[in-house]
Amino acid sequence: MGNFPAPKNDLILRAAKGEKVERPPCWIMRQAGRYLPEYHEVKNNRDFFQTCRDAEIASEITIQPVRRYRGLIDAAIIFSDILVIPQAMGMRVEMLEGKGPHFPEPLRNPEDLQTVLDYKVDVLKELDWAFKAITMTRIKLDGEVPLFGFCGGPWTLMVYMTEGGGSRLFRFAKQWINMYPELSHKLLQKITDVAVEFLSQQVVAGAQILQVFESWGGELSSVDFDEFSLPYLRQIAERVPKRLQELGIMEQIPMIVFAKGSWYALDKLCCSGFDVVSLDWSWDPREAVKINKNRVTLQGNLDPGVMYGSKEVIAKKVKQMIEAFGGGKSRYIVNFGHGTHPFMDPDVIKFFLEECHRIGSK
Ligand SMILES: Cc1c2[nH]c(c1CCC(=O)O)Cc1[nH]c(c(CCC(=O)O)c1C)Cc1[nH]c(c(CCC(=O)O)c1C)Cc1[nH]c(c(CCC(=O)O)c1C)C2
Repeated sequence: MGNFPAPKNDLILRAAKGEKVERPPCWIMRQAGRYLPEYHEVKNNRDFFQTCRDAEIASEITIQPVRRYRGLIDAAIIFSDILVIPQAMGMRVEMLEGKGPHFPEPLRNPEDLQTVLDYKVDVLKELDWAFKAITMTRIKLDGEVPLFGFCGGPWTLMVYMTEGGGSRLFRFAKQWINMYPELSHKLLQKITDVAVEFLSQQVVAGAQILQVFESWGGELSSVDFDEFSLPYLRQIAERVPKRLQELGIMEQIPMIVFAKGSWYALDKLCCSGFDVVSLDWSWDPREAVKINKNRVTLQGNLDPGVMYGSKEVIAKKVKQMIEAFGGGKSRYIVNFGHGTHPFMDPDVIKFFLEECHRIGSK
């Protein structure tokens, strides 16, 4: 890792490693983006992926929430998307305004898949813009808060690559794992190999903590999660630290896994090699704490929809959440159970963060 400014706030790194902290660190999934007026101003009708690929703009958007919520937010997450891995694997991905991601040529049969399997991925070259954006952001942050790198979970990326976009029925992804399980494993393995290299190189570029978003985990049955998601998540947790050592990085980089909806897998995720397990809002934190048995740090899990409520209700639910996670001084990171919505009021989010600080510091 280059010569970056010394960290002024390492709360989240300490909490992720299981150290006792003064108060729980706070950040929010999708904290940069569409609910912020300053995001729209900077993005200004530019194509989404063009925005990600411009280091100057991506770093500006990454820092926007840190600036707006100065002293209230304890991490930045690089402005990018999970779908940059399929792009690096040679697939075309567009972001349709107001609609979301679209793959003009999704993987629908074994011949389509073979093209992707045969494609030689040069992570450093294909994602060179992402590393530049991370380095620039890390310098601009000047040590104020740690910077997250991230990627999508292999199963979640396979869903987008086979469905061609967001989905409700997951018809094609389910067809792949049930009609061609062996070929599905080949694809998942290839995605995993790219993900390991991508995450490791993000750390070389300046990322200080990593999160893997297995956002469609809950679409799999428990049996299929064990076969098509968990082994690849485990590989990522196991292989990234080894790859980092090869790359000359000896310090421990905390890793978080967020498998949305995969409630049945919590016990297994707590011993999958990740330092932190992020919970969606369906969890009663007390149950999760019991299952965890202090093996990992837990992150989460307020229903983002609470942001549409009154201040009284938000304050009450923040208090309930932090108490249920054991008070927040150990093995806990505040977050939502999923990302912000474009309709949210930034001032209400500020109030949420202030309450987290007030209750968490007690
Ligand atoms: C971590 C991250 C993501 N996207 C973005 C970020 C960086 C910004 C941040 O978190 O602050 C920006 C990010 N990515 C996108 C946007 C909106 C773009 C715009 O219209 O301006 C932003 C700000 C576009 C996008 N990208 C994606 C969607 C979802 C579509 C669907 O439901 O299938 C959408 C709408 C895929 C995606 N992308 C991501 C996930 C995992 C997290 C989650 O479950 O929400 C997923 C599933 C991850």
